[in-house]
Amino acid sequence: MKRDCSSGSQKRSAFGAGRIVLASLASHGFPSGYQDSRVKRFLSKNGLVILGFTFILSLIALLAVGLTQNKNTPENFKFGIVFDAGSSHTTMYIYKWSAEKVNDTGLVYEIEACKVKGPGISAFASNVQDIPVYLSKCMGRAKELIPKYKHHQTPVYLGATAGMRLLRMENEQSAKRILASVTSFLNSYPFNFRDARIISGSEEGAYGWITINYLLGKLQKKQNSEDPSSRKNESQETYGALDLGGASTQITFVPKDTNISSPIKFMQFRLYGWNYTVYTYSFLCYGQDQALLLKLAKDTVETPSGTLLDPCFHPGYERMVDISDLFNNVCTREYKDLFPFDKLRIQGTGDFLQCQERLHNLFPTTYCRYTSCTFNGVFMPPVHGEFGAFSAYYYTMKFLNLTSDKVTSEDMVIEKMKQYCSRPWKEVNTTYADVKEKYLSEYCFSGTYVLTLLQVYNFTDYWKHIHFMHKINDNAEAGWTLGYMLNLTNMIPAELPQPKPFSRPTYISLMVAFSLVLAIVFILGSIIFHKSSYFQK
Ligand SMILES: Nc1nc2c(ncn2[C@@H]2O[C@H](COP(=O)(O)OP(=O)(O)O)[C@@H](O)[C@H]2O)c(=O)[nH]1
Ligand SMILES: [Ca+2]
Repeated sequence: MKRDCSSGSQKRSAFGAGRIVLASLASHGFPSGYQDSRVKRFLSKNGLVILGFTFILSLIALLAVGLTQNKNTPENFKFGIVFDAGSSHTTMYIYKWSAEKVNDTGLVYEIEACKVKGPGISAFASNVQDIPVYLSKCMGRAKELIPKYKHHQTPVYLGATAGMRLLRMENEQSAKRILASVTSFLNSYPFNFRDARIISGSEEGAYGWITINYLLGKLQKKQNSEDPSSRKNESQETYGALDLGGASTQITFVPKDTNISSPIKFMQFRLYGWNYTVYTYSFLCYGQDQALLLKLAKDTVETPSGTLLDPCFHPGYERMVDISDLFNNVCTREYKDLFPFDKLRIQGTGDFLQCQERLHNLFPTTYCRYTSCTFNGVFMPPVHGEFGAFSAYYYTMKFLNLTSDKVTSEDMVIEKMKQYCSRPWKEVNTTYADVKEKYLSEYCFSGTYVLTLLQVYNFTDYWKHIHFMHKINDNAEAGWTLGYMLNLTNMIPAELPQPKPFSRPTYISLMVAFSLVLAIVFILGSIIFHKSSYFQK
């Protein structure tokens, strides 16, 4: 396209250049002379309108694209199923999360906790054929709650804890048969079955620690890189985890001094860009059910009579126990002896202090080869920070009305236990007629057990740092299952995900503002252009 360079200065403004284009369009595309001035007038008046019109149109198109592209598509959800196969029970948990947030700090929600009717899976050693019926009700529930088109991508895990650890020690083949039956049954569903296995005590402790800190928001904290010293303080913010089951109990926490020489390898985690050095220990046979058997076995050996006056049960309470059940157990086998009776009659006397004395015998603390120990000579650094206590810790202390943070000292717990244990069984049984007898008859024992266990962990002057918890933030239960799933589905990134430059609302308002600025600049430009060509004539 030839440029008209017969007149005018060398230096031209942008508008001047624009004018050149228009003029040359006139001089080439149209008849010269008379038409020349009319065409100019037509162009300068209508050309402007056409340009402005197309510009506004493209602006609307831009906004329309921006908005539709960012309009809220229905969130895409994902699901996960985890079975907690405990020594006394099995519970199926269903978790749900938004797929967009999978790697971010977005939360995973517990949408179902289906209690399987019956005992723990280790009780099916001689009737594995009954496992499908045992698990089918909760699996049916999962099929109902999870949309059909999501079934194939929903992972299913079963983790078995101390009950199956004890069975495996006793009869490995039985444990394998049970897991094989569970695997083939769960595999028959349209979900994405991943694994059914016995998790270790360390895993159980570590995943419980991850669960409560994830739900308490202690892991997804914002990185405060300006003040590296704050990193140290912040990382101490995590809660320790205290889990009391029926056959084992776990304690997990970040010690104050992680350089302490330790015979037990600390666990190292890198979560959301932070390093954690975590102590965890699982005491097999020190879950509350096994601890009761341990106590009864020791008592029977010490006073080999068919009747046991037991201060850990209410006055007037009676229970018959088969000697074979009492000693046919991995945890009590060491006390096995021959007795001139095959049944033990327990008669409650309801004396907390005597009960506490009996229970302290379960925790030898006389020898320790390390800088610091808990019982049985097990190394444990001094407890540090706040602690969440869940599962049987919670069930017991909740019933005894001792979970409030107003219960700030051990003495308050002792006073309550003295009074509660001394209540006659008849009165207790009538007052709490709706409570399962198995649980109700043992609250004096389990309350005293919780107190004694926390004493041997050296919580005596530290009671106010223990927080008994069940559901956290009204979302998910405290326990190992959520942490287990988060880990296996890689939902806790090692590094803190980079924050998006803009949130969606900021992004859209920036788009609109930018387009408006463009429009104003264009309109102003055209007015100036229009004025200058006007003055030219
Ligand atoms: N009081 C009470 N105890 C419960 C309840 N549910 C479970 N438990 C007890 O809590 C403990 C749970 O242990 P479990 O997880 O099965 O055993 P683990 O394999 O050693 O972790 C057992 O002693 C159960 O009897 C409840 O609703 N109330
Ligand atoms: Ca458990």
